[in-house]
Amino acid sequence: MIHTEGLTKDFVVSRKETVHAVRGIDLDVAPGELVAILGPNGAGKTTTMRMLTTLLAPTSGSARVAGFDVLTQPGHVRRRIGYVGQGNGAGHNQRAADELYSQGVTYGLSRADSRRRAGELLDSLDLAGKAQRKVTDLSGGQRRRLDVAMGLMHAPPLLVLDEPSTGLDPQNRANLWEHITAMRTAFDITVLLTTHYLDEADSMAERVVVVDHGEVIADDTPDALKTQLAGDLLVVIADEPDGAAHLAHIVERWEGATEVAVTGTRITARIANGTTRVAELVHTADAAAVGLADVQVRRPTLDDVFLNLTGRSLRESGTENEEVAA
Ligand SMILES: Nc1ncnc2c1ncn2[C@@H]1O[C@H](COP(=O)(O)OP(=O)(O)OP(=O)(O)O)[C@@H](O)[C@H]1O
Repeated sequence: MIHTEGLTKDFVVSRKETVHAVRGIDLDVAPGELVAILGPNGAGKTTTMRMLTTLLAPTSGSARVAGFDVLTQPGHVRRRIGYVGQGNGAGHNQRAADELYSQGVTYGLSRADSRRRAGELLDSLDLAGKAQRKVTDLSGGQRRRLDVAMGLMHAPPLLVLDEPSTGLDPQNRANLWEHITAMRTAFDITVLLTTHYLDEADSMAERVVVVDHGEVIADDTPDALKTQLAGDLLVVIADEPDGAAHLAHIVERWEGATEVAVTGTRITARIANGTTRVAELVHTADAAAVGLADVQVRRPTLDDVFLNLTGRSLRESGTENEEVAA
């Protein structure tokens, strides 16, 4: 559905300044996939989306979307994508149903088809009761759902969402997600989205593409990323500090154990499949006569993955791409 090779975008800000927003992204998205692009502010997510949706011309590299080249066949690409950008796309004074209807007609649907499709989407997105409401009178969550409906009016095979849930409270975020996943099954669409919410990418996306400074730094399923790059976090509390130090020396020699650290009675270590090592740990402590107060295994988060890859936390990372002299 999406195939990019060396996709690059430079913004020439002035004669002395060029922002290298996207630096050679290779991305493949298969039909039916739900892929999340994750990255800190300024990582190049929106710029990538805008190139894929033909709103921005790449500086170099190529991108094919739904089988068409974004640069030489933009019309074909546009007919096959629904793009929901940041912020609300729907107009303000129109009624929700009219907004959808106009969108359908703009995309070349007959009046009857446009009306039928609008009704179908209002139903699927739980907006049927709001069809005659003005867009300004809808809640934030309802407006976001209407934006998604707008993107789907012309029945595109690919839905591109730029931070669809930003600004929504947790309940509305969960609700939007429910609808996006339901839409995906009902209309058999591929979904590419960006998000700042790590938990969202983790639980909803089948694949996560982590972007930093305009480059893809990881691309896999959330589980695979966590297993390969971070491992589980093992946290052990011994009864006393000497015991903790002794146990830490043993754990350090375990195959695959990394980042072993001791603070007082607390030992932490990073290890793949940590839950399978708990019995071994208890046995080892027992044999070494080290008393244990607590043992926990915490599954890594996508933030651990990002930290592991970049040395900084995605949550705190607000780094913009450096502006580099041309
Ligand atoms: N029109 C533009 N002119 C100059 N620089 C730009 C332009 N658009 C984006 N940039 C810069 O390109 C870089 C990537 O921006 P982009 O909006 O793609 O990041 P992002 O990952 O989507 O960030 P956010 O999560 O904050 O939306 C940033 O440094 C941004 O300041």
